[in-house]
Amino acid sequence: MPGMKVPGNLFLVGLMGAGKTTIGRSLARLTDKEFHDSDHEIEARTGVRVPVIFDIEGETGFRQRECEVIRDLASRPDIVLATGGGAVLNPDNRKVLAEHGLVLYLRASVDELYQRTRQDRNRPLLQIADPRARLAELYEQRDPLYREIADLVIDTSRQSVQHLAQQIYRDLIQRYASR
Ligand SMILES: Nc1ncnc2c1ncn2[C@@H]1O[C@H](COP(=O)(O)OP(=O)(O)O)[C@@H](O)[C@H]1O
Ligand SMILES: O=C(O)C1=C[C@@H](OP(=O)(O)O)[C@@H](O)[C@H](O)C1
Ligand SMILES: [Mg+2]
Repeated sequence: MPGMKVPGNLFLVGLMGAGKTTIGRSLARLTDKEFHDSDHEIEARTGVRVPVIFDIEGETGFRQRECEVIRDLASRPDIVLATGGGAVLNPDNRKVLAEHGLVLYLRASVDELYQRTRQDRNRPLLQIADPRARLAELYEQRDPLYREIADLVIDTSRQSVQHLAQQIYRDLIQRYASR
């Protein structure tokens, strides 16, 4: 459908390793929207990486910064926002996201999330003896919260980032073309 534009904001939620950051960037290109990532914005504002914030201010300090950043970014008109996996823990964040755009939940199995995050040292919550068990706990706790605000649930299992971004783009175009 040439000339079609997906209106409004697209918010990506899901666990660490779901693909929010990478798929978000591709989706922004496809939809011709500005891309933002709440973790990148927190890093830009503080001048340090996420693990340093966890070290100095704890998870509580990080969550406060995350809440401010999400409120600021979600109020923009035409963006793709990749949120951090824990953003949905805060009810205010859930409300802001649900009210200011279309929420896409990228879902994957605990095993896939583990495989996709195991080499990365930038996720402080997984720098522990048994990250897979932690991911399983977080899945139990958060899957209902992602679903609570999701307009679309996208299964990312066994599909490439490029394929997923294009599939989501086509679904969104369909969704708006048929209204
Ligand atoms: N569908 C996928 N298939 C294979 N690898 C993926 C997929 N989605 C993401 N990845 C990889 O997993 C890692 C984590 O992705 P990322 O976008 O940072 O996730 P998130 O922002 O949700 O934590 C990256 O190396 C990314 O390339
Ligand atoms: O799930 C979480 O609580 C977190 C997810 C991370 O983002 P990604 O989901 O992009 O990895 C980052 O915000 C921080 O390490 C905490
Ligand atoms: Mg990310």
